[in-house]
Amino acid sequence: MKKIVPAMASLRSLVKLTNSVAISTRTMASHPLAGLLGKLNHVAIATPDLKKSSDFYKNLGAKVSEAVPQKEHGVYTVFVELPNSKIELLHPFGEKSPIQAFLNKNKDGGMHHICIEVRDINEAVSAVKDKGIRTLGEKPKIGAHGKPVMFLHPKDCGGVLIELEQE
Ligand SMILES: C[C@@H](C(=O)O)C(=O)SCCNC(=O)CCNC(=O)[C@H](O)C(C)(C)COP(=O)(O)OP(=O)(O)OC[C@H]1O[C@@H](n2cnc3c(N)ncnc32)[C@H](O)[C@@H]1OP(=O)(O)O
Repeated sequence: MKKIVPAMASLRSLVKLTNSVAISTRTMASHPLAGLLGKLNHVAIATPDLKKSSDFYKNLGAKVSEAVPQKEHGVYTVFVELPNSKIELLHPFGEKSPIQAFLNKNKDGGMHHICIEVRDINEAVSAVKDKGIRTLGEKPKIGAHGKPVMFLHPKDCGGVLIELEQE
């Protein structure tokens, strides 16, 4: 009898664990964007001083790229490499940069967008549109990594500007 009681207790724990795994699997599978979103490619930070921000990460020992003008996007980009992802530093390029209004509101800069990989940009764009999420622009552009990208309106994404990038 002494041996049966702990065995029943662990059986009950196993049943609870199995049920909770089943519930979380069900929740994920029924999520509207399940299967669409891949890895986090980068987190982008807008900065009023690209050199100061680059030096900040260099000083912490990170590998930091040179600044590259992205004329199509109206920004300079610098990539900071992390073991599992990247930080993209953004600074306005040209008169009509899409990040200028953001920097006017956030004088010290701040987190601007997150970039998530998708298998196929056109399929992803049509899937998000079907869910009523507005895209910023009609067609994907070529992004900082030479791959097609599309931005999604922050007002439809819980207040976060999301960039989708094809893997
Ligand atoms: C090189 C490439 C790459 O990585 O491959 C890039 O990164 S290019 C990175 C730069 N390119 C982009 O960001 C392209 C997509 N962005 C855009 O089209 C624009 O920046 C918008 C996101 C539509 C914002 O446009 P704009 O600044 O003219 O409008 P706005 O100031 O009136 O903003 C409208 C509302 O959105 C909010 N809002 C603006 N920017 C936001 C952001 N980054 N995150 C969250 N919310 C944001 C504002 O606070 C405002 O809310 P309230 O009305 O409540 O105040």
